[in-house]
Amino acid sequence: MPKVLISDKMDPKAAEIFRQRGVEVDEITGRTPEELKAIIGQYDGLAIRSSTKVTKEILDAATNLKVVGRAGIGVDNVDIPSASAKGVVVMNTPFGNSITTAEHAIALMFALARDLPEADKSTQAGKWEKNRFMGVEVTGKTLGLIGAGNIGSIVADRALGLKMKVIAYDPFLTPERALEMGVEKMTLDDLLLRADFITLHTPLTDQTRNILSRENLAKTKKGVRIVNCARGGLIDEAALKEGLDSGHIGGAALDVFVTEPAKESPLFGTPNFISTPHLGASTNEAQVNVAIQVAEQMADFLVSGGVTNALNVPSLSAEEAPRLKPYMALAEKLGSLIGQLAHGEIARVSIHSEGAAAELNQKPIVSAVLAGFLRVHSDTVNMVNAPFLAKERGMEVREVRNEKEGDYHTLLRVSLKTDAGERSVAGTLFSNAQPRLVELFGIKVEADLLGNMLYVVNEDAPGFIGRLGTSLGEDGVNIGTFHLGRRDTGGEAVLLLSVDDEVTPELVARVRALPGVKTAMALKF
Ligand SMILES: NC(=O)c1ccc[n+]([C@@H]2O[C@H](COP(=O)([O-])OP(=O)(O)OC[C@H]3O[C@@H](n4cnc5c(N)ncnc54)[C@H](O)[C@@H]3O)[C@@H](O)[C@H]2O)c1
Ligand SMILES: O=C(O)[C@H](O)COP(=O)(O)O
Repeated sequence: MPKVLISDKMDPKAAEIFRQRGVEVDEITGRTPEELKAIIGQYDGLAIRSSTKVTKEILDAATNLKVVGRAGIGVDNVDIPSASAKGVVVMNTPFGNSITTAEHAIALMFALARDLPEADKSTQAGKWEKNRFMGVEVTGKTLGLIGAGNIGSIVADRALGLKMKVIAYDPFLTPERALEMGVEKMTLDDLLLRADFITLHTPLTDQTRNILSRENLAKTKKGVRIVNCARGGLIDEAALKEGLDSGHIGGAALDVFVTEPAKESPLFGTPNFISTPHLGASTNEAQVNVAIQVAEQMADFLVSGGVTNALNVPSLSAEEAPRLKPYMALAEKLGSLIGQLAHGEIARVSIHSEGAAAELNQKPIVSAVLAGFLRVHSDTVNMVNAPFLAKERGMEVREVRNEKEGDYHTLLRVSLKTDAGERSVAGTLFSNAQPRLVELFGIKVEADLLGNMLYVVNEDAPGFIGRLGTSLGEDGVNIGTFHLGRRDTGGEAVLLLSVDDEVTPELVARVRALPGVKTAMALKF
């Protein structure tokens, strides 16, 4: 039974779903990295929010870990490259808390417009300072969105309902989408110049870090009010403080900070500054949504291999998984076969799908070919890290589909281009389930790629098979299956034998020494 650790506070629905789906679950929150390192080795899955930092050290200690599930959106607390390198799937729940976070941004915008926290403090202190608090209307004002994805677009929708004008800076926002959203797309400089309110809704990346830098803050309209419910690090906090002190910035509301938990900050106590402790996603509704979603996704993956909302591996629905499974097995075997037989500098791997195979989601098939191919040289390769490793090694990966059936109703062909030329192997599924090799380097040969095998290329001549059989018999080798193919009469022939025990280098050397043998190799599947 797979075992999952929930290491951050999560709605009880998550644990309930894991148990219903046959996944054992422990909830151990608030642990130090050292404490987490000590226990993580027992778990197949780790369910987190933003508090647990999934670092390389944690991943190194997580010897059984297969999946990290983030109940929420931001995954900047997960070292995704290290997870990918270790073959751990990282998934999030991209929509469950979007409305809630957008509402928090709007709430903070209103809080800034009417100085609500100060007015509340003053009133509860018995001061009744009616003349001190003079706010601004949002109606007719310009809201500048930096980032117009899920949350940004919900904020835009709500702001338009409040009769604001919405302008947006997002390099990935198409003009059609901007039109559909009812926002005006523009450059960052133009947005800074025009916005009365600015709200940030981008992830923290190398491009967005300090997007509101000292220089950019200086370009804003005097009196601008700024909201950040996205990620700390998008705003230069020291420059923001100076802008608030000088009065150039009319107000700022931060839900997120460069360092969290933000127990102290030069911004605390600054007039017109409001803060909340990373509460963007904290509503009952959002927490139930993300807890259910993360548990369903992780259980799907651990129980049936379905992949949803993964950031480092192609998606594969729980319904698709059973149909794709035999193809992935075939793809892995073909990748492994060509990998074991390869020699020379590898330039390109091509994966051709024909007939029924071409109608399927190709990404998992490609990943399986690469995993089979690269596993020849490393035990730690799997479907998750194989595409990254292939890229790292400068391998070109090509994907070709042809929905027309050829000799077989479904076929996968894997071709490998090296400095020695290009060669391919092809396979099909018998009864839509059993992987079978049908072609090896242009020679038709039908074989089950299973266990220990011996590959022999020889001159097609009478008596050879008998000689080989006798020699193997003398060595005490028991043949399981025997598959034969030849290019043309009297030309090159190929033999693939499955044998009961491991094919030793000594045995390979003895086979190579037989008259007529051009090459012999041990293969393993
Ligand atoms: N405060 C919270 O509790 C809370 C809750 C949920 C999400 N978040 C954070 O909010 C952010 C946005 O979430 P989302 O779901 O809308 O993400 P999203 O991926 O749907 O949208 C992000 C948008 O940012 C845009 N973008 C990327 N680089 C950009 C750049 N250099 N300049 C301008 N735009 C850029 C993208 O094109 C995309 O449209 C994330 O960082 C997420 O972690 C915070
Ligand atoms: O990215 C997110 O989903 C938010 O930052 C929410 O974080 P939390 O789950 O820690 O509240």
